[in-house]
Amino acid sequence: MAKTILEVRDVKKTFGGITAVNGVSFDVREGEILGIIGPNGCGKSTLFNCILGQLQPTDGRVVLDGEDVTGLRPSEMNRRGVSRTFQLLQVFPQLSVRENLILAGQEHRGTMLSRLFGLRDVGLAPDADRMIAFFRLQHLADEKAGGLSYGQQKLLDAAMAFMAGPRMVLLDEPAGGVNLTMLGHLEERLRAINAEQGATFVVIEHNMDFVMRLCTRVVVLAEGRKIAEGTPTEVRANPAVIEAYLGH
Ligand SMILES: Nc1ncnc2c1ncn2[C@@H]1O[C@H](COP(=O)(O)OP(=O)(O)OP(=O)(O)O)[C@@H](O)[C@H]1O
Repeated sequence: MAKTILEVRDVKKTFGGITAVNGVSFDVREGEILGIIGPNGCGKSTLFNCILGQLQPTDGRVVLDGEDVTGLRPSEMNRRGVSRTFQLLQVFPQLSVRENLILAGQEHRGTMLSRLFGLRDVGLAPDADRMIAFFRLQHLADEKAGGLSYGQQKLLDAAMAFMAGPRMVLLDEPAGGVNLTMLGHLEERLRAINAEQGATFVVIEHNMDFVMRLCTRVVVLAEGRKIAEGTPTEVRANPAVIEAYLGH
């Protein structure tokens, strides 16, 4: 069995009286594409935020390569090779596709210089061009991101998360609002980056077909708890999963 990269142990997050994540545990293994699904409001985004340091878990631990990284800041997680996308696009509409990628590369390096002095190439243009070629965005490289279709912006957003050559990327609803053609393209590119570079993904997604096709393993949450875990086929047939979805 592949090596475990990330261990999420009994993670809990409360907001006042609301328990958004209630003691969730799972492992992420090297090279896998793990899906996290569940009905609206079941705690998926909160869980990502607790893993990547946007939020401090109320309880529990996050362990990366055997090291306790619970509550480390996002920039520290980036430095350790863990990156993410957000549900809402993070692209800068006034910057070109290439400039957005360069800026993302600077952010991943955690250079305060980029924040103080704005966009500098700092040798990242070749990396940006490699990413542009990989995601087949060459014809759009010098276009302002704001002029791209929503699907193209989602693709750029995903490409930005890969600028640091991370070992693990957490994708928050990559397929949301993307049309079928772009979705096929995104899926094919994610598969390729997983196969060619051994990148590990954790994907939160509402589009069940997309998850079932792309993911090798799926964790199902409902009301802040893990209710199932297994291959797409196992999860689809699990009565607790069917109940959680039909009950909403
Ligand atoms: N900052 C916050 N303050 C208070 N409650 C919050 C906060 N963030 C999330 N919640 C609550 O925690 C629960 C889980 O929310 P979360 O966004 O993690 O779910 P989700 O599964 O990602 O939802 P969706 O599928 O709609 O994106 C919800 O009841 C939500 O209202």
